[in-house]
Amino acid sequence: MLCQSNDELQLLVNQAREVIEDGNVADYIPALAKAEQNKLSVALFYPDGRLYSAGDTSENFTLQSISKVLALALALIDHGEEYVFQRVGKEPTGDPFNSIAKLETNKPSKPLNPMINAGALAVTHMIKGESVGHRFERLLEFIRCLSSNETISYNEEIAKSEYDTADLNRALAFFMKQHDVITENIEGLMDLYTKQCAIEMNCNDLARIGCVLAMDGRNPETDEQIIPVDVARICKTFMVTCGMYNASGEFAINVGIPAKSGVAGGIMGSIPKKCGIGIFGPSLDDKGNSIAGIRLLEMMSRQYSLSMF
Ligand SMILES: NC(=O)CC[C@H](N)C(=O)O
Repeated sequence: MLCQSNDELQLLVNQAREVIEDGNVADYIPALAKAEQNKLSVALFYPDGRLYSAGDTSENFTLQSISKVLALALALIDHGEEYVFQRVGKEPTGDPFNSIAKLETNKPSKPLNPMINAGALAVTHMIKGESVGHRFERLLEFIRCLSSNETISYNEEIAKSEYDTADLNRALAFFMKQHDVITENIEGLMDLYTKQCAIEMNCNDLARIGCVLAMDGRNPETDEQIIPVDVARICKTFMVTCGMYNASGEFAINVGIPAKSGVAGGIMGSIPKKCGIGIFGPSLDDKGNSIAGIRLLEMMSRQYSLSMF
């Protein structure tokens, strides 16, 4: 049986807190280094509208790489599968999320999947709109709709901090421009991408988005089909194969659910037909995943038999 109370989750949060000290907050984006390492929160949202949560649930955090799944959904809605996958691949890399190595060795040059930075930049490039500002507004509106929260916005300080320091991402983008994967002005793309990564919410909002994906793209409360079924399926499949960076295989064995993490410490889980999960814990392991968040999901997976495998 799935979790039925906040108290059950609180017990798991207390246990998972024990590993927080074994990780560190991300500091390659300077503004992320200010995060409080000890924070930990979890929320579960069911299609019938029940929400269970525990820990620091009102704490906001930036989506970072979790936004890659949502940008992919929008790009697929904008262009369809064929167009998108001519420009970005479908295979896991086994490399760190910001690696440049396979961009050069893969022929013809295209990023291996949309969950690594190179692939995410190529996907963000595909979001339609008349200007960078309009494209960002469209993405923000999409995410507000998915989370049923009109107040969702982005953290300007974190966006700027990443924009000012994102030279590795710039390098990936310029490499792809040389190979015609990206055709726009790179500074505009960096502006859009860093704002996308800085979209901010709490674990309750994230659990709601996870639930929409779990329900094949349908908002269970309004019955609105926000994401086409096939697009939701593609997103969840990437979450399984590439969602936890180069720890995705281990995570599939130990937890066994579609999930996507970000370096601010968020993890979005999506248990097909059952519920969405939102987690925030900024202390990260050496692969860039929330260390206590992963521990929490391992415990939840055992206790509630969540693995789909
Ligand atoms: N792994 C992540 O969350 C990376 C996202 C971050 N904004 C970056 O591009 O480096």
